[in-house]
Amino acid sequence: MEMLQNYINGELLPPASGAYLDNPEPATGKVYSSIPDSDQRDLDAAIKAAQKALPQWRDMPLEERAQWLLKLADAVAEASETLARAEAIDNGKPIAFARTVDSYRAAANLRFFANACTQFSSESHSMGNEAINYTLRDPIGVVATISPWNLPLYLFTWKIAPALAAGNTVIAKPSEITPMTAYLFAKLCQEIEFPAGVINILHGRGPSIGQAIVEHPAIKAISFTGGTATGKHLAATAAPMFKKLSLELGGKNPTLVFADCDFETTLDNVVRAAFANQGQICLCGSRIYIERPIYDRFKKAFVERVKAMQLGDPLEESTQLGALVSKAHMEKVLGYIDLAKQEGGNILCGGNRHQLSGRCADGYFVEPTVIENLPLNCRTNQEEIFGPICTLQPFDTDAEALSFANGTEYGLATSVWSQNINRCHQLAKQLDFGIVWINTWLMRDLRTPFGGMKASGVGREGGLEALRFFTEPKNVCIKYSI
Ligand SMILES: NC(=O)C1=CN([C@@H]2O[C@H](COP(=O)(O)OP(=O)(O)OC[C@H]3O[C@@H](n4cnc5c(N)ncnc54)[C@H](O)[C@@H]3O)[C@@H](O)[C@H]2O)C=CC1
Ligand SMILES: O=C(O)/C=C/C=C(\O)C(=O)O
Repeated sequence: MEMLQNYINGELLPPASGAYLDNPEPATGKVYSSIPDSDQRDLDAAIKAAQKALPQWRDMPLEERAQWLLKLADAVAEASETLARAEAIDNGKPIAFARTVDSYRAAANLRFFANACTQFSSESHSMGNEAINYTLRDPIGVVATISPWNLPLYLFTWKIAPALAAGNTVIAKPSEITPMTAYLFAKLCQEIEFPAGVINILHGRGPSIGQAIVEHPAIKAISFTGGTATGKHLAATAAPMFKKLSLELGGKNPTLVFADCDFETTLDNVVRAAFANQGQICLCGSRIYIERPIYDRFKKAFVERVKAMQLGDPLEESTQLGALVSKAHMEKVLGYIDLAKQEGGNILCGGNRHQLSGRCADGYFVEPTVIENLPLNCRTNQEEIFGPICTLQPFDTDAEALSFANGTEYGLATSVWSQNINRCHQLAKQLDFGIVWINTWLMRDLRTPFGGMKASGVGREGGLEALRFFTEPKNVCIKYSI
């Protein structure tokens, strides 16, 4: 059984405590590796390494820094198949998805920010003949990234790439539930002889090593993606220490289907939006509102498509839906199906744990589940479930669709399906979400601001927003002497 290691100062090291945590494979329920249960001693060593590496990395010519990140991107791209397989085993997601989404984006994130940092510039503000202001944007120093289990290497690199590109050194904590690809990434760093101490990876539990990272006085900024409750706790710890925080939290995203949509394209994408990655993407559209004239037709076609989805071993190429990430998460999701029934929901398909045979007999599989007849304000329609469950509901007017969509505490992402461009513009303006997709879903341009409103988070990632987050602005005002 493989024992993963931390990555500190360019070395793969066991935890100071010698203690390890079990890492099960979600598709089989069997422990297949173990990960360091890191503590303060590991953190202190990582901080020391990051502080030591900072001056050289920060002051390195920009082109050289960009070259290092491009080298990392190439290494990740070359290892793409190995990483995809590792992600499928560690997370339970279908290998085809891990290849085209997770592995692909991990390399793309590194490449994007390698290039972006060479294009990054700061502002100047003229005061006419009197003075000129210019803004310096220097790296913050040692920063932390804390990433979740749903898109493990994808989100790990989405955070470390801008942090490194902006000239910071990093302490990165991947989720203890899906540690494997971050470990393989550390090995790639070693292979290409990436400068020691610039990136340090600590494994372990959120409430122990994660909390210690957030509390450490040397960490000046934290970029976090995960659940809203954890984000709230993290903010309560870090805010009194005046740390810079980027919080990318949960969602309860609405999909608005209008009668004038392109029916087949909409159907394909609404299914994808609800069930991609087993519904475990913060952007998944789990509340589907359908204009009444097409409600019955859309519902019938939607349920047929969902029933036809291939649920199976993540390592099979034909699998479209894999296992949920953990036993605890599967139980949470199944608990929501019970709750939906108590709340009066009518299960149109799915609704149960799915039993496979052979290798995956004990895996954490849940049938894709479609529910209707639930009131808008019930818990099933208000709380983030983060699983293969969606609800259907008819609406009659644009105003009603808008109020249904805006009617939760979350504000991350929404998609609108209609061929009436005026309606789309009107809605886009009024929808309280950080991301509005029109006739598409999860179409990503890495230059755009990414993040949520309301309980979905604080701050934006992506493009220049991320580089701004990972730098400290300093205004210099020069008075003209004549
Ligand atoms: N991308 C998203 O929007 C995600 C949302 N979630 C939601 O959150 C729910 C709970 O899932 P969890 O695995 O518990 O997610 P979580 O939010 O607790 O985990 C995310 C990361 O935060 C770390 N963490 C946890 N407690 C921490 C602390 N006190 N200080 C610092 N770091 C800490 C974890 O180790 C992990 O690396 C899920 O059911 C889902 O609804 C979970 C993961 C991703
Ligand atoms: O950056 C993206 O394209 C997607 C990000 C997804 C998440 O942040 C998430 O699921 O947590």
